[in-house]
Amino acid sequence: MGILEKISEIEKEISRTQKNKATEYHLGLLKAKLAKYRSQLLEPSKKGDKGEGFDVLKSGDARVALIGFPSVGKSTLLSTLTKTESETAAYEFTTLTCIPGVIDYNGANIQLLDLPGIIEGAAQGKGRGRQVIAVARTADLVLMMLDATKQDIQRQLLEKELESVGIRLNKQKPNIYFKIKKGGGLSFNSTCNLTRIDEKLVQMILHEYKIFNAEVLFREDCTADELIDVICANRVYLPCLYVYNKIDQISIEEVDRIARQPHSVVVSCNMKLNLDYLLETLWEYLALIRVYTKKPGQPPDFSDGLILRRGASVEHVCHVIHRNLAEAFKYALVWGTSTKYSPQRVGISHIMQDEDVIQVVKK
Ligand SMILES: Nc1nc2c(ncn2[C@@H]2O[C@H](COP(=O)(O)OP(=O)(O)OP(=O)(O)O)[C@@H](O)[C@H]2O)c(=O)[nH]1
Ligand SMILES: [K+]
Ligand SMILES: [Mg+2]
Repeated sequence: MGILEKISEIEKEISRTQKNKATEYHLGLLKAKLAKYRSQLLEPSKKGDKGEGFDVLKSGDARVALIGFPSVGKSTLLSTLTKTESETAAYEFTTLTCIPGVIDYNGANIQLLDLPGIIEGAAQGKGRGRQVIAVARTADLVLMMLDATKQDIQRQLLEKELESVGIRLNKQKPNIYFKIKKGGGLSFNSTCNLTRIDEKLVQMILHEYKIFNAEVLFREDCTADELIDVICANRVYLPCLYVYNKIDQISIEEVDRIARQPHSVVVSCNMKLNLDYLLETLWEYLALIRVYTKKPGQPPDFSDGLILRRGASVEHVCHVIHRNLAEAFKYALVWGTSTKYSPQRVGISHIMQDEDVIQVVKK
């Protein structure tokens, strides 16, 4: 039996197994097996798998991948938001490679990648699915573009494809400490009440991966699936924005309903509707901030902000300004929302916020 057949056998068995206390261990094992075969499938095997036209260099402050079924309007969006033209047409699979464009927003260069449409079975190599998914894994954000005139099922299908290759959307990494040891058996602990897994199931799952010596510490009430994610270690956790395009074709009530869904933005690329809001939300989801620098006795330089990630400290700012600045750092003066007073004298670990102004004082 080939791997694909094994996977489909297990999927069938999982779907026909009732979920209850008695089948819990059996299901846990099946899921571990499934994850194992899927990762075998993903191993870079055959040559040419990477695919010509997909190895686009990462550039700019962040990378956004456009994922969606054929003809939902991905290329129309790229051509509208960036200076790059990507061919658009009414027929499916117009785009066959990865087309990069640059969105200039708040002084940041955001790399937007237009990609071929993906279809059900993409994860197993249908169409250019594998190459598209490989690019998605390298992104800071997935823009999942959907056709607002079509059913919700399209979104579930795409999510399933990404899920099956270890991409987790809008999810935090499970808070489980896991370390493989040379000996000593399994050391199992938890800092909270576990309602969805127990020591026996943890042990069974680990055995499936031929792991007999390990330290496992649950810091939250995780599921078997989440434990498997931690064991597999090749999962990527990405924010995802669902962009519903072609709202010019649906009723206002329907637009309203979709717009209220979590992580969703409604647009019309052809009619240029709501694209400003899309960019605002994109910025929010990328968690980028701007920090302006200021020299003593001079006004801040608002023309050229530094682009950083949310949570960046004064130390990060120093590294962006100059390679040796952190070493020479004495203190900094900061104006903005991150401080109580403006200016306020802060140390190197102070956390910056969007649109703060900073003046670094050297030793
Ligand atoms: N009604 C309507 N049609 C749109 C809108 N945006 C794009 N389209 C149309 O949708 C069709 C497909 O657009 P593309 O941009 O080529 O779609 P794609 O997702 O890049 O398609 P592939 O590259 O084939 O996967 C074209 O005929 C577009 O004119 C929109 O906002 N409203
Ligand atoms: K198309
Ligand atoms: Mg296209």
